[in-house]
Amino acid sequence: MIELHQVSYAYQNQSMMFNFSVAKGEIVTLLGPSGAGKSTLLNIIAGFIAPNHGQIILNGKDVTTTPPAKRPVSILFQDNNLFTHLTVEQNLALGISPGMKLTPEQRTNLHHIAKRIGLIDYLDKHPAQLSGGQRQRVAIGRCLLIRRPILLLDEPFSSLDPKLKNEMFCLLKEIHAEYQLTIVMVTHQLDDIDISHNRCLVLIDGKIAYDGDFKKIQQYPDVALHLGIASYKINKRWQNNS
Ligand SMILES: Nc1ncnc2c1ncn2[C@@H]1O[C@H](COP(=O)(O)OP(=O)(O)OP(=O)(O)O)[C@@H](O)[C@H]1O
Repeated sequence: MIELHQVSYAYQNQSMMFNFSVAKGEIVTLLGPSGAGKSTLLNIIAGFIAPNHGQIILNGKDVTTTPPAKRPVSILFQDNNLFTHLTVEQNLALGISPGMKLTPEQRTNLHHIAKRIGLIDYLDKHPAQLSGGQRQRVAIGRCLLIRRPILLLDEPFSSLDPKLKNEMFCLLKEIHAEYQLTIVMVTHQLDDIDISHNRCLVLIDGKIAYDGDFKKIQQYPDVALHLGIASYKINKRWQNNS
């Protein structure tokens, strides 16, 4: 579970305030115009940015001053997730041990996850030998090996083609169900919002302007306008699942 109580942070040109919670096992989509503060918010939750005020509670524990490595959080970015000079196996191993020295049990676990993400036959390859989707799979695999219950995704699939993206979403859904992860995902692409988990937070100018069902955003014209979806049509996929 994620709780932010009156958490504030200010850059020179932008002040931000966050006050919300995400239940254990929930998936929340974070939307908002460029510069609204989405990445800053993820970095505050992960511990890479220390807030000026407020309290951050993760899984019932106050982590406001806890360093990133000790928080129950892993974070996946759009790119730059992998070390290019290391093999897939070594990149995965980093999720378990910074020195990549694994016990037999850890190695078994790594192989289990490699199978789970469909890359067991690619362990000796380097990132340059993989497709974009395969690289993101390795990055997801590493997050799973870190075994932290909160997963933050900062536009993780925006550089992938529609087919790969769909594949990654399926994998993410399976992993979410299997590991009961709490997930916060930043996206600019509205089709990324999954209907079965359609709570979204909309950030505008560093504040949460909307917290609720994506399908109802259009009842809030100011918010819809900021997202550029004032005349957006809820598509079939969503209607079928409503
Ligand atoms: N290191 C920094 N120093 C100063 N200002 C910053 C810094 N990082 C971000 N900002 C400013 O803070 C605001 C929020 O930035 P942030 O990257 O969190 O927005 P975002 O919603 O993730 O944007 P995008 O969708 O473009 O990635 C912006 O106005 C940005 O210019």
